[in-house]
Amino acid sequence: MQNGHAAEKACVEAPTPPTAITAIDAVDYDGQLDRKLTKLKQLFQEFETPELEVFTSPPTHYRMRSEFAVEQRDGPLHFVMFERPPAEAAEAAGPEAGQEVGLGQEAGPEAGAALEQEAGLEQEQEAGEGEEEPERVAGQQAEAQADASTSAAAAAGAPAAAAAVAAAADGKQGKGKKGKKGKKGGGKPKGPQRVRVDTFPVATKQVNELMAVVREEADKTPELRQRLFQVNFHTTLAGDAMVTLLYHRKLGPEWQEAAERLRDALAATPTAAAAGVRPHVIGRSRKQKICLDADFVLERLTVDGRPFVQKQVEGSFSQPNGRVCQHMLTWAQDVTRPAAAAAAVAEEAGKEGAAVATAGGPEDDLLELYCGNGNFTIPLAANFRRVVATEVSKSSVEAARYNMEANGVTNVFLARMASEEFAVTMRERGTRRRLEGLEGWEALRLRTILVDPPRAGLDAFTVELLKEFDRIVYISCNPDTLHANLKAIAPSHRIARFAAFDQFPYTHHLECGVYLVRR
Ligand SMILES: C[S@@+](CC[C@H](N)C(=O)[O-])C[C@H]1O[C@@H](n2cnc3c(N)ncnc32)[C@H](O)[C@@H]1O
Repeated sequence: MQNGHAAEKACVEAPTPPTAITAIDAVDYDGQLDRKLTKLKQLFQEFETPELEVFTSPPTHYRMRSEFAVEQRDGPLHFVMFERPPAEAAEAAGPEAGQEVGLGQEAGPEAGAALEQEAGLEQEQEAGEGEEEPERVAGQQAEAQADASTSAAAAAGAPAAAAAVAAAADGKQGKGKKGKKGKKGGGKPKGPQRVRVDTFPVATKQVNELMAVVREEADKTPELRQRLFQVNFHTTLAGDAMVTLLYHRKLGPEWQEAAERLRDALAATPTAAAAGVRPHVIGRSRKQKICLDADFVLERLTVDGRPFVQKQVEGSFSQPNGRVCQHMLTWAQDVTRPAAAAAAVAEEAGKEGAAVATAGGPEDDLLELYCGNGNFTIPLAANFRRVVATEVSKSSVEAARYNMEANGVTNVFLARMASEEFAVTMRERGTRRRLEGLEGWEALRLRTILVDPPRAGLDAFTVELLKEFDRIVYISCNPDTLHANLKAIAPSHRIARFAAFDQFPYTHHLECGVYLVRR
């Protein structure tokens, strides 16, 4: 199933020695994926796994969103990224990583979130934040953390912020300053290097079109350029796009006028013009956010031939590789399809001593934890009688509600709740204010669970909850934490389907999907 297109030539002028971004032109897509798959199979060899299903990415222009620091001295403005020197990237990524290309700053599943965290500035309070129930303990902490990492409110930050993303790509909560400390220590890693990026083959063609216009317009418009330190681009397969400009100064009406003119120029770029959209422009500085019209884009995803609309909010989580995301959704929809569930159950029943999973299809309710903007919830809802979905980030929950309505999905109960809290409540068959309106536990037929946690994987409460389900769909962007969680689940459940989705080509990251049924 792997495709092997030659990677397109990157046009990157790097003031530093060749780094990961330039290496993409030499890289062989199939080779990098094969190495990751080999590692994955080795890691999971202790489990009895079926044949791995592999879903490839386009070899270039696959990433829907990208963030760049801005370098401006006396001459023209440039976009820059911060990259680990190849040797450091290799060290951080493990023994075989020298063969991998470490597109550190764009790579990690939560790269954008890490960048915002690293910005380390005050988070704007989301409205309604004070209405917490007193009994929420573990949940509250997780909720605060998730909002901190996904809220676009962490606007103003140090230009070194992007350095943290390289660390995040290696699964570390790195801070830019640590790199400096390392330098002083002598013999320690130099830390990420600054690389000028004029075009970025990792990002969509539309991001590249928008980058050129932002640079050109900012160069000739002091109002746009003054103290601009970062630009974030968010595009969609549908052609809708959003550009966020981050400043170290207060923004006023003059900025707004200049930004409107920038919008006109962005609307004239080929992809936006073909789609008939006027990209959204957002200006941010400390405690300030100016939206010219909206702070979201509307994506259109096709899942098993069916189109879905998806609101993706600035700064909130959305899957970075739109085409691979469509594969993930189609796969998840397939494994939870009533017939597929029934087949897996029947196969299991043929095994001596195996318990039969009893339900499926319209008799089955789905519990989904970490539902984000409803990415999986909406296409999967048709496979179930009812879906109970939870997510901790307020902006994602709001987007999920919008997405349910926009797609005519009416069988989902959605609660803003941390998974830890939901796990404890469900195991106790307890109640919470945020679960008001949910039919009683005894009326629900929750036999299938889908989880898509952040890189850290599942907490102990949630792992215990998973074991109560006949069928488990585990989507993971971190094979290591997936592996650790599966060790606890494998005694009671076997892996019926196993998939790898190459969301993050040329990095050591790999998205996985595992479908388990009770033994
Ligand atoms: C990898 S994303 C997946 C989101 C969604 N399933 C999708 O496909 O877009 C993980 C999600 O978990 C949420 N999250 C993080 N920690 C959480 C927690 N403790 N409880 C519930 N949700 C959490 C994040 O806000 C984020 O939306």
